[in-house]
Amino acid sequence: MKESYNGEDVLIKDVEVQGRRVNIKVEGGRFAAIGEEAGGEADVVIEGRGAVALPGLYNTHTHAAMTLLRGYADDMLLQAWLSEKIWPLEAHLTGEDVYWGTQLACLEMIRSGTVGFNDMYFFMDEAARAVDKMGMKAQLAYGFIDLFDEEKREKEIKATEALVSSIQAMNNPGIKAAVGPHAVYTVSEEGLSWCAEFSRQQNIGIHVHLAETEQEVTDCVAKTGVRPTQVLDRCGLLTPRTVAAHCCWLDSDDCALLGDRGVFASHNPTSNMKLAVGRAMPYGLLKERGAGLCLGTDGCSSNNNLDMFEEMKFAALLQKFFWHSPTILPAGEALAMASANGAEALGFKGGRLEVGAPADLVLLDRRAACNTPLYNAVSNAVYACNGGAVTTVLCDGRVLMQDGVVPGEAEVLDGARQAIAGLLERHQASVSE
Ligand SMILES: CSC[C@H]1O[C@@H](n2cnc3c(O)ncnc32)[C@H](O)[C@@H]1O
Ligand SMILES: [Zn+2]
Repeated sequence: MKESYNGEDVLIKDVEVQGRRVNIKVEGGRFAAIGEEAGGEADVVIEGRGAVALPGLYNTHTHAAMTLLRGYADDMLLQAWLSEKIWPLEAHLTGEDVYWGTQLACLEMIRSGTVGFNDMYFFMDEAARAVDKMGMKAQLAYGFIDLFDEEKREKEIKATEALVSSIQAMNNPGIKAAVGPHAVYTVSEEGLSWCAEFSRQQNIGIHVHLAETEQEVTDCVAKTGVRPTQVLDRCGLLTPRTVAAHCCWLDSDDCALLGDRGVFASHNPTSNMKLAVGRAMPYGLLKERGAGLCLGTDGCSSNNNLDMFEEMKFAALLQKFFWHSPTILPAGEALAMASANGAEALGFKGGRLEVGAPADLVLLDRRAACNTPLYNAVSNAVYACNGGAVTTVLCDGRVLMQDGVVPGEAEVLDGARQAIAGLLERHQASVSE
């Protein structure tokens, strides 16, 4: 399999698409034909042998390089988890760590059928270098945290401007810049407003944590007199370019406001359950009010993987359980959240198995137990299979994995392991000083 991509044409033979055994032809990175008649010359021919074809998935909320912190701190409440464990270790991260941690995240996402993701972290120029190498699509934001301090705010502004310039200079249409105001409890309203205005001037996305815990809401009301959603709105951060992660503790007025502003709410069920935030995102109300609905894993330290098949299942089950409704968030809607909706949330066109669309494609093993029987491929994808059933992945027509092989996998794993060792060593040295 080629490690670089020059727009090769691809023919995938004998795959199952919506109950039909067809061929899929990819030309110029887009689906040119899907059907029995699809064929002709191709640079790459993939024998599907009856594989199940699905659209490529989009993870709309993660902190990719937190792969390096997987399993470092579990079984804690959010604030203690962040302040006592996560932030002290993150203080020792280097750009090289984020380069390898993001590559590890890309490897894990490719292996489980994700072709694009929304990232908010540190050293994001290094994250961009990793995404470019791995061939995925991403919206990348520097995590803006000013802790209500004016001097730190100026540094955060410069870091955000520098990242946006460096990503725009890459000229890779698959890698977009965004602003990443962390949350209302870590960013001043001056900082939030600056992020909103800069994103408007640059016409780039906004990636923000919203209403993750009840404490976030009660503390915000006590401090400002209004709820987090209203703080974000009065700072100009609620727009159709905005992805708001979590959205658990929203009331009906909050949901109406998100719908009116065209915001995408990113549901992160596994992280929400693992951190025991105590309430499921009000999926039904947000859908009724017209908000965009997409799916994310959060970071590997509060999940602890990046498997969007697991995320679809947990989303469908958590919504049914919490809102006492066996019909809420059916399998088809969960798949849409994880594919086409996610692509739209990040300003990409893909995530659709349609002629003319960018060729974001996932093949699942037809012979896997989770696909036996195959009454309904979408039901199996959401309720039975996980990322382990994925065999082949195309992103904008580029083959990122074929028959379970990802080029350069061993190098990525070795680099990440070395980064982890160095990070722990630096943290340990600081603790024992
Ligand atoms: C400023 S970069 C992102 C920042 O967010 C931290 N983080 C990871 N998971 C969560 C979460 O669920 N809620 C809030 N913040 C989170 C991450 O560790 C980085 O410090
Ligand atoms: Zn997060």
